[in-house]
Amino acid sequence: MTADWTRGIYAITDATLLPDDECLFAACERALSAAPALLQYRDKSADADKRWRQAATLAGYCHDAGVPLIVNDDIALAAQLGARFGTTVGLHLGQQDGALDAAREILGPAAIIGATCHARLDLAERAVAEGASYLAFGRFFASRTKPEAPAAPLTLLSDAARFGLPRVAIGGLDVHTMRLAREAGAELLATVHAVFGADDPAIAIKELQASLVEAARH
Ligand SMILES: Cc1ncc(COP(=O)(O)OP(=O)(O)O)c(N)n1
Ligand SMILES: Cc1nc(C(=O)O)sc1CCOP(=O)(O)O
Ligand SMILES: [Mg+2]
Repeated sequence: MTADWTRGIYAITDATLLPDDECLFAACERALSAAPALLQYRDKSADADKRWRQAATLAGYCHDAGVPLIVNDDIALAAQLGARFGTTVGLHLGQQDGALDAAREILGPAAIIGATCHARLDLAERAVAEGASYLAFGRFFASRTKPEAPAAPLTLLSDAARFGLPRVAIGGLDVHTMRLAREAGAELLATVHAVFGADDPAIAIKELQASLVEAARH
């Protein structure tokens, strides 16, 4: 496992940007070489075979790289992979994706389980009570990946400090906006397009990491 998964770049895959195994695996190998804090496998398709094959391969890569792999939406897939890869594999749940406390029961106390809280502190409070490991807020900026996600103000991030869990900012983060989200309090900066829309995800992550170092200087 990575030295500290609770701060840094949180890279999220996208099946449109990475449409087949070859693209997905090559892009994730590059991304992992730049040591993101977390990698999320996000595939909204109903193709269970594909999802298993791709997520299992990425879990192997993540295990070797010491970076947790977070499975989006799918408790059963996370549980199957967790049986093989242990705490390398975690889960991200949105508000429509099943009960967080049930997922915690299934995956155990050491698993990383994240929760989407949109712009709502009440959802964050409930996620904490149900055993979340991190709280995700957003969308903070215009997103190419999910333009319809509800908007959130950056001031929410300082309000969410009270929960004492890592705060994830998501939605339209790039080398410029990420810095603003970091300065507003987010420990984890989640992005699809700024990493997997780039020619080289490793270079993109290094540039994003440099912008966070720059933010820390101010
Ligand atoms: C880190 C992170 N934050 C938020 C989301 C969004 O989750 P959700 O609202 O369930 O939407 P989908 O991603 O499932 O479309 C996320 N995946 N990751
Ligand atoms: C998957 C997702 N969830 C969001 C939320 O606000 O909950 S925004 C988003 C997409 C993030 O992609 P990009 O970095 O390309 O904007
Ligand atoms: Mg979801």
